[in-house]
Amino acid sequence: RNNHFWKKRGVPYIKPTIIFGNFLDVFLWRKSIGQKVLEIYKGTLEPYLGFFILDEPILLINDLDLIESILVKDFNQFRDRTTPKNEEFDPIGFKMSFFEKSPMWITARRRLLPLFTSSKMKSNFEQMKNSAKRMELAIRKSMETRGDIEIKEMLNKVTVDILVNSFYSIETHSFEEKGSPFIGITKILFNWKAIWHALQITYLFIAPQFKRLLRYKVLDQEVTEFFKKLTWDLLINREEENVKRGDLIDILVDIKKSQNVTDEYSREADFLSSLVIAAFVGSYETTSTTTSFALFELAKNIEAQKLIREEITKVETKSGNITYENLKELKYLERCLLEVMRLHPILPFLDRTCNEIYQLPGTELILEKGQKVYISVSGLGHNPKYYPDPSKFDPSRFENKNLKEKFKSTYLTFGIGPRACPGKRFALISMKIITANIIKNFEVKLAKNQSDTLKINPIGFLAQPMGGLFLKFSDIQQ
Ligand code: HEM
Repeated sequence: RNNHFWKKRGVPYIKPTIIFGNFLDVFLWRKSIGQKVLEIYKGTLEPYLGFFILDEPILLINDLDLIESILVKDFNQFRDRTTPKNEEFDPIGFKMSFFEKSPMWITARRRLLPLFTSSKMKSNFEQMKNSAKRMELAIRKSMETRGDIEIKEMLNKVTVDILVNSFYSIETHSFEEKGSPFIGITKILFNWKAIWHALQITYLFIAPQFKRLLRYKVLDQEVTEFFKKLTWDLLINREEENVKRGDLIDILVDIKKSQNVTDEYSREADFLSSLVIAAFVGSYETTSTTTSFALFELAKNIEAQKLIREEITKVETKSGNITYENLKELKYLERCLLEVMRLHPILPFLDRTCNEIYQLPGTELILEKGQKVYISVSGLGHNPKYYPDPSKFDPSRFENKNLKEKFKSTYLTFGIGPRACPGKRFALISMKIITANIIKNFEVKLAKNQSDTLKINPIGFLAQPMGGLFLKFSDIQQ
């Protein structure tokens, strides 16, 4: 066993137990990966700390300068995440930029970037507003028949409508349409009731060495087949239409032409499908869950809702309505969202693998090739040294103009550096539009039986609420 790995190197570490190292609770689904990493972070003041997952030594990086070195300055030595690649069992899922390894990762990422330019955001704006409006109508309808509303389900629908329209130019009406295929797919994508799929997605991170034995896949077969067919159908239609819509399908048409992809079942065609899926998977759960966290926190802060409402009224009185240009004037709303994401980062830990021998700056410690490092996003966000009274919802923390300087690498909800989230702006705009429209129209409170602390699902790697989030809405006009 590797038990003495950290001791031999003079690195402070947590003593592992047999077999599972320090991660027994995660293997047994008693704690999520994020919760466990947070617990380890909270138990130390060291700039870095060793621990073990099974037999594998992992280094938790806590010092802000070291974090910055790994994620930004010395990124070239830490390009990849820790998950394995298992193309044999899932040729498309592992091509998505989140799971892809360098050098292919750069290609997968670059192809998505044109989706997030200002002009693209601007052209999506009105449809995003329309989708938010349809959610408002759905809430009104539900209010007639039901007292409390489960908000995550609604946010899934509005997020799907926004992203499918923005990325693929397909108009979906998930609130009105029964049996929408996209909503059907969301139910399988992160379906933790399918135990094998749940196990694979969690163990992919914590036991990459079992990739062949456990036949790791990121995507269920049904999801892959759905998106493969969708990609090819959209491509053929777009080529026949011969129009440009400035979306992901235009990007695919260009790649298809330049690489002469004619075979729907080729590796090149799989890459095109992986882009379509990456746009969906990257945005769907992250945005919908984070917005549900936002409504949950706002439901406990009636005063914050009032301030958001006042801000909206001010902008609407001045300009008639909310536009792409004046959205940035909703500063208090933005602070609320930043604060929610500090409290509840959807990806509560970051992970990287050292791809060549590396001396941790300012220390004697040499990391070998293949060494895995973790960073606790939620630990940093809850550290009272950086965020006094860290459990308090306090949007004023983000009043400072120079936020980057103030928070440095303590605010990692979207990551930092070349591998940070490319969809940050898209996510912020969607969340602002959805939240603004709800708070403008309704006062939101926690439902009677809704606990005021979030219970996080220990399965998977994203922070997902257990058992739904129930809110009570009342019309602001009445
Ligand atoms: C609230 C919403 C979102 C949050 C909090 C979020 C957060 C993150 C985080 C923490 C990472 C990893 C960063 C790192 O390792 O340094 C990431 C990666 C990624 N996100 Fe997001 N994300 C959100 C929405 C989106 C959206 C809307 C898209 C649009 C497609 C997206 C696409 C991606 C992709 C493709 C990656 C992989 C990037 C790479 O490895 O190069 N995300 N996101």
